[in-house]
Amino acid sequence: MDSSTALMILSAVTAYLLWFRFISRTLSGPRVWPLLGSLPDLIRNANRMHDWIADNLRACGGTYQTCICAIPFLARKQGLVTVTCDPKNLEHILKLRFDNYPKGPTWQAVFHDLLGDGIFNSDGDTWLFQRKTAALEFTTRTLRQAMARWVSRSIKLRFCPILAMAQQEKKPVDLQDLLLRLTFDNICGLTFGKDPQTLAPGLPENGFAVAFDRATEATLQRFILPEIIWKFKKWLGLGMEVSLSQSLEHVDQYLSNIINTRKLELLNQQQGGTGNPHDDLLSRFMKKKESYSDEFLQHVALNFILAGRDTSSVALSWFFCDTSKWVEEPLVFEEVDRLIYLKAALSETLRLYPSVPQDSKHVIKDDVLPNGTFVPAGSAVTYSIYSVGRMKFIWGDDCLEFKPERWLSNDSKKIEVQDSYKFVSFNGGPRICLGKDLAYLQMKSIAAAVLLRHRLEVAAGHRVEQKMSLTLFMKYGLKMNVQPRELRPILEQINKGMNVSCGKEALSNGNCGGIEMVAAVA
Ligand code: HEM
Repeated sequence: MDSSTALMILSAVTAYLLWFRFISRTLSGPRVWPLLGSLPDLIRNANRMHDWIADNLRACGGTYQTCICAIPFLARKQGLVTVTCDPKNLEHILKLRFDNYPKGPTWQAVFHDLLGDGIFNSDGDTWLFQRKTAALEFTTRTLRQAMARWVSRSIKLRFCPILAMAQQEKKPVDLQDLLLRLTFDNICGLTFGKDPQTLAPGLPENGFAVAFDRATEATLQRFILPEIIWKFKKWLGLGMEVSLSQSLEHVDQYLSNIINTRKLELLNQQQGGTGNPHDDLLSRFMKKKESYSDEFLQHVALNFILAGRDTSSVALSWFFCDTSKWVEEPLVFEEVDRLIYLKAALSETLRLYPSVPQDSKHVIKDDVLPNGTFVPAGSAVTYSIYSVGRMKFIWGDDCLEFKPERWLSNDSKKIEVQDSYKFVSFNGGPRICLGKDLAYLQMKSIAAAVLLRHRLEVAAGHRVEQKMSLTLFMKYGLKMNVQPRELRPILEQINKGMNVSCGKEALSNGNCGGIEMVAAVA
């Protein structure tokens, strides 16, 4: 190497180091390294990522900035990530300046093959149109009734018999797996009117469920790689990209058959034919407009399945994992009031273990967040929902304690409405979760059905750890021992305050919570 080349390299390195020194001083978060930014610390803390982010946020007063690659030009634009859990910032991002913070191109590119431009994966007018159409359906009583029917069927015919068997045989069950299957069956029933029966023992694995799982897993793998690499792999047909395209073919075939069947049924109805009209989401969309393409209808179905499949089951897994700690003996349900307590306990679980632990938005135009942080156009804002529930400045000194009471009014008769940006487990603003009420209905029904029949205990030696994914799964499942709970005294108490036939009525009109449903089923 001649001396002028050496001098050039030395000058470039010096300039880089000076720039790096300046840039790392402007960033407020965890340590950043030359070139690699915060990546080394992120990898080192991968096993406890959400707690690591919460620690960083605690140290920085609720908001910090970091960069995922310390390269000039990128570090203050695409490479810059603002991480926050400050409720004022969240309200600003999710509601007040909603249009400035869409999901953005990276997210959409990753999910496009699986979800198309569906509600979960679109912004702007494409999203708004679907949101308005779906929101009308989600407020109907008949959709609640449909959810109540699918849930009660799965509980009665499959879930309870499996737990009863485990109790009898004294064998632990993987509760997380059972719950994931249960809610997958429910959401498919609700979305396209067919139960894939993944919870039914003894049946071969359902092809659609397997293909959907593989497609989701392969899609999530894309997040780990830079966009250019996974796109190149897709083009060459390598690795998980092959699995993705094969799984999508299977999903496409399965849903096409269902859509064709529903179309024939609709035609038959319009021509005055008899037969049970379907009340699933897909049929509801089809009735609104006949000209929707099959591709659009498939994406409608897939988006709802992805949005509603794992979230409730994961929340219930954390709920049951902790019940052994907080449900003191005896579990006294005072009918309707206790449903309020059950809802409070589920909300408390979601505060500490939000099913979607963090989310990300793209910044369209330069902006300043309410806490004074400047966010440049092209950068990303990540909001840590997990940390929101774990900050003293938001929830008080006892923020890490499990206290359902914090959700109750002084007379314990109703749920105290919390400032919505203090609790964002269902998101907030115009994109707030559409399935929130259905999810509570489903979770209360399942929780009550289990708690009234069984005591559950985490199996000895089982490790409960968080899995790093978009959803807060337990890495090794949730192995639990199932023991009996004496049902009669509890039902007597319910009967004292409540007519059981009223429970049945509640079940049939879809207004039931868990206890009414258990009373009706029992
Ligand atoms: C405990 C259960 C649930 C939790 C914690 C939850 C949480 C969330 C969160 C955080 C989002 C925002 C995601 C994002 O924009 O990136 C969301 C959106 C959504 N959720 Fe849920 N969800 C639950 C259950 C359900 C269920 C059962 C359904 C369907 C029946 C559902 C349907 C949706 C839909 C359609 C969206 C997209 C809304 C939009 O973008 O306009 N969710 N949910």
